[in-house]
Amino acid sequence: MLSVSGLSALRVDRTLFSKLSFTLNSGQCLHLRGANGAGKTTLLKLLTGLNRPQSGEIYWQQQALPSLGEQYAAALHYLGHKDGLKELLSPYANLRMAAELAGQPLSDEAALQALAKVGLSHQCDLAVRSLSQGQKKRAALAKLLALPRPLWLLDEPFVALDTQAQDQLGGWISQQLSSGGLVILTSHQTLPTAISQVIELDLALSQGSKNE
Ligand SMILES: Nc1ncnc2c1ncn2[C@@H]1O[C@H](COP(=O)(O)OP(=O)(O)OP(=O)(O)O)[C@@H](O)[C@H]1O
Repeated sequence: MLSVSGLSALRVDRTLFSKLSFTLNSGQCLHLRGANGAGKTTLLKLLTGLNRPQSGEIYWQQQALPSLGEQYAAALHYLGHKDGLKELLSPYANLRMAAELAGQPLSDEAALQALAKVGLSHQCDLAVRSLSQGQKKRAALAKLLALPRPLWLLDEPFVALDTQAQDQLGGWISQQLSSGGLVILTSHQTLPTAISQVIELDLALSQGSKNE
């Protein structure tokens, strides 16, 4: 369970959101919505625990984030606008490196299976820099499939994916939820129908007040 209590984020000229509170239980997906600049990425980054909010608290399994440290980092995948891939390494090498850095065991077979699922069997040994945008996104998504973690934080995960891959991602998100995981994502588009248990949070409704 992830819960947020009284969370506020300020920028130089305005309050992005203030006193935001919500709880997300196992098997639920939170869809963050709002216009460009509303604060969706800002909120996702706060939820990674790497940035601190102006005020408010974030709890994972009822413990406040700062006290959890690495334990929380090991429980989540964050997929940002930048895919977090090493451009000179192959999708396969990126996956192995992610597993090693996390200290999470990953067999050759499991790595190749994940790359096959995302449709990169033929590109698994090419340098990421030579892949298309959609293929890079697929390479980043392979990490979610290869290294199971309860919490997925996904910033515009459908961008650059073709319609078939968008549907596949919908299926993987659905599986993550069915297995008791949680997903928080931003998207300007309607989510694939495979994803159920969706709660929508529109940041536009709580943003925009000028700092006096
Ligand atoms: N590091 C930063 N320093 C100053 N302002 C920032 C910083 N990061 C983001 N902002 C500002 O905060 C606001 C919210 O940005 P954010 O990226 O969270 O929006 P978003 O809702 O994800 O937008 P989009 O739909 O365009 O991706 C924007 O006005 C942006 O310029």
